[in-house]
Amino acid sequence: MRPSMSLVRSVQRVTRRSYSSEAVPERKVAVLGAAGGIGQPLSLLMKLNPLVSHLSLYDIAGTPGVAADVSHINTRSEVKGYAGEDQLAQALEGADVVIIPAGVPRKPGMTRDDLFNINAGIVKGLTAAIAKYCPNALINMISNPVNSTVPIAAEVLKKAGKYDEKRLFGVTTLDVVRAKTFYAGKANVNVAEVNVPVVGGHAGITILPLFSQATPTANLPHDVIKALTKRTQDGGTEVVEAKAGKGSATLSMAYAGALFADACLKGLNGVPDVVECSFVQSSVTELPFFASKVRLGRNGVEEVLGLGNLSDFEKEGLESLKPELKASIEKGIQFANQN
Ligand SMILES: NC(=O)C1=CN([C@@H]2O[C@H](COP(=O)(O)OP(=O)(O)OC[C@H]3O[C@@H](n4cnc5c(N)ncnc54)[C@H](O)[C@@H]3O)[C@@H](O)[C@H]2O)C=CC1
Ligand SMILES: O=C([O-])CC(=O)C(=O)O
Repeated sequence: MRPSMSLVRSVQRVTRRSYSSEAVPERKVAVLGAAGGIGQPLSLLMKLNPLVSHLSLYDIAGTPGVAADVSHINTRSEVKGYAGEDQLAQALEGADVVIIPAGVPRKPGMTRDDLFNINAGIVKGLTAAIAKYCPNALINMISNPVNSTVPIAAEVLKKAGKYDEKRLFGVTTLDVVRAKTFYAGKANVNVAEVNVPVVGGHAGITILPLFSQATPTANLPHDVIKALTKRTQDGGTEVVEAKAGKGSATLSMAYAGALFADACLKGLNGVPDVVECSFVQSSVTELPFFASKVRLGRNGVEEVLGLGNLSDFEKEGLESLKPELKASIEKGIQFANQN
């Protein structure tokens, strides 16, 4: 779980010297929603990633400008912009990884589930196109509510006869990024060395950081752990409120999305021991989807890792989150099968 350092090092290497493209395979990454608040900085970060050879930027509008801008950066990948549904096929063809930050963000007072009505349809349409044009791609689902959009994507892929549970990921990396930052602040340790698994889902109490497994260990008192847990669970809302109607986390999400996509690319390229938390099809609990540590490899998910030892507080948190997560998963499945 230390891709942040390796991504930073990769980017530093690229800015220091020109990149030798013989060293790594060709990889096409498509960003769907690339002209948006997350999409733009995410496209920038993927352009800085030396593992990417082709960067495909798709949105309903605005992508030619974003693509022209990003394409001037002197790094490995060739950038193409695609705008509008009639260019979606070209945007997707041959993609190894498809990152989806397409959809509306929250405003103050809204829950992630309040985005369901609009985003469910967007995700459904985009996943149907993935099933058609790049069924082998690893899908990195960012669009909220992740607890429902991932099950929607799974159902759409199943209907198309293209579902491979190893290739579908809900991106929960921002929860891990936040847990690491907040923990380092309280534990007074070097943030670059911190690891904290975050399990469950990606909304409110379904986000369950496992501070009992945090390293370096710090023996923080229970009230501090409780406060850290709450802050991690409410991290998205903290940003939504601070932005006061201008959307939700975009920059930290772009960073987290770039980390997760980098981990997927490393896995595809055969780098060993790439482990990240993600919301995937799972048998770790009785729920069909669950976020936990996942080992990434040449086919996507190599292994869904278990939860490890939980504190009593975390055990309680796990039981409390299950009904909400179950309902969100079922809502997604029902939507995909009714519409
Ligand atoms: N998983 C996570 O941790 C996080 C998820 N999010 C979610 O990411 C999503 C995007 O957030 P922002 O970038 O801030 O929103 P935004 O509104 O700034 O950008 C969304 C983009 O999606 C595009 N879009 C809409 N329909 C589309 C379609 N059918 N095909 C392609 N593109 C389409 C829009 O044109 C827009 O450019 C939201 O649902 C938000 O809740 C945000 C932060 C963290
Ligand atoms: O809170 C939101 O709506 C966006 C999000 O998922 C996050 O920042 O974790």
